[in-house]
Amino acid sequence: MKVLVKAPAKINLSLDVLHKRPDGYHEVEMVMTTIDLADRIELSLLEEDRIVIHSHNRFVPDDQRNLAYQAAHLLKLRFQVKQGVVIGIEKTIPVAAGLAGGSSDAAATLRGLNKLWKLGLSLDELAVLGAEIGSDVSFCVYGGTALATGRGEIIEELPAPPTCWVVLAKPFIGVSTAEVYRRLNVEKVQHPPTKQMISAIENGDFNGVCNSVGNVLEDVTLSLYPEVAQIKDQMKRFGADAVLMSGSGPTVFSLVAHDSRMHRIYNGLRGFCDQVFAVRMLGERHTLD
Ligand SMILES: C[C@@](CO)(OP(=O)(O)O)[C@H](O)COP(=O)(O)OP(=O)(O)OC[C@H]1O[C@@H](n2ccc(N)nc2=O)[C@H](O)[C@@H]1O
Ligand SMILES: Nc1ncnc2c1ncn2[C@@H]1O[C@H](COP(=O)(O)OP(=O)(O)O)[C@@H](O)[C@H]1O
Repeated sequence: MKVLVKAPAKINLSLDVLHKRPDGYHEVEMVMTTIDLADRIELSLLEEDRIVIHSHNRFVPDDQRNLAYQAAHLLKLRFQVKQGVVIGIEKTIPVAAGLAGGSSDAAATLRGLNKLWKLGLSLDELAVLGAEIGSDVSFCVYGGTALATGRGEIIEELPAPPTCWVVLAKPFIGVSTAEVYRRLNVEKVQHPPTKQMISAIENGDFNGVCNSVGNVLEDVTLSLYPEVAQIKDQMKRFGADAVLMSGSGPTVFSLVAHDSRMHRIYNGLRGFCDQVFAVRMLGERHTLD
């Protein structure tokens, strides 16, 4: 038996850090949404009690370091599953890019194995398990649009943002999330207007969304990698309505209302960047079918 699951990337429309916690993590306030750029996860039942990872991407580990492996391992331990699984990962989301590719693969594996191994868990239960794997996994279990607080694992659903294009450009570098958080000076951050972002989304106000984007991790990554600032400048020059780095970077995204400007930005950035995508936001949450 086989189960196919889509694992979409996320962008952070806003990302604020409130303080560093005693456990070493940072208390965050993030507005996140899933986009139509996805890995495909194929889960095949294995009678042997093993977890096998297949991926053709050389940046994706094929052992217990893989977040999808960790998702399967966690379910096996917690629910005494004796069957095994082959996890095929067809990677489209750039790795270490601020788009939560690994977290989304883990979340999709949780949703898919819930079906394959007939565990009968709810999305809420899967999201709680996801938090044990990584801070972004709970959001990825639900998908859609949400305010994420705590270290990222407390999820409040929001409506879909107003329709627009999301043009993403990733420079030829990968960024370590841990290093970016480590270098952040929490005392000096310029907090983005999170409440204003939420109201704009609730009111379907595209200009309001564009005026409320902000990411306190941006300056840290920009100071390490000046090419990220160059991409931001180019996107602005080509007429983006809003431009922001996603997560810890280095991927930069722009929000664009008009098709012609989307084409201009997409074509202008191609050749200059490692990868460029023009996609839509998904808006809706995942369902368990
Ligand atoms: C920055 C964000 C924004 O969505 O995304 P990415 O850039 O990774 O996509 C997330 O906060 C990343 O979440 P995730 O990548 O799941 O983080 P984890 O694996 O839990 O943690 C990696 C490391 O980041 C730091 N970390 C993470 C989350 C948090 N709230 N505070 C932290 O200080 C910790 O040093 C931790 O060891
Ligand atoms: N399934 C996976 N896909 C991508 N990366 C993975 C996966 N499992 C583990 N990793 C590791 O997680 C790290 C962060 O990857 P990723 O989730 O793509 O980035 P980000 O945290 O920036 O969103 C990578 O360096 C990679 O080695």
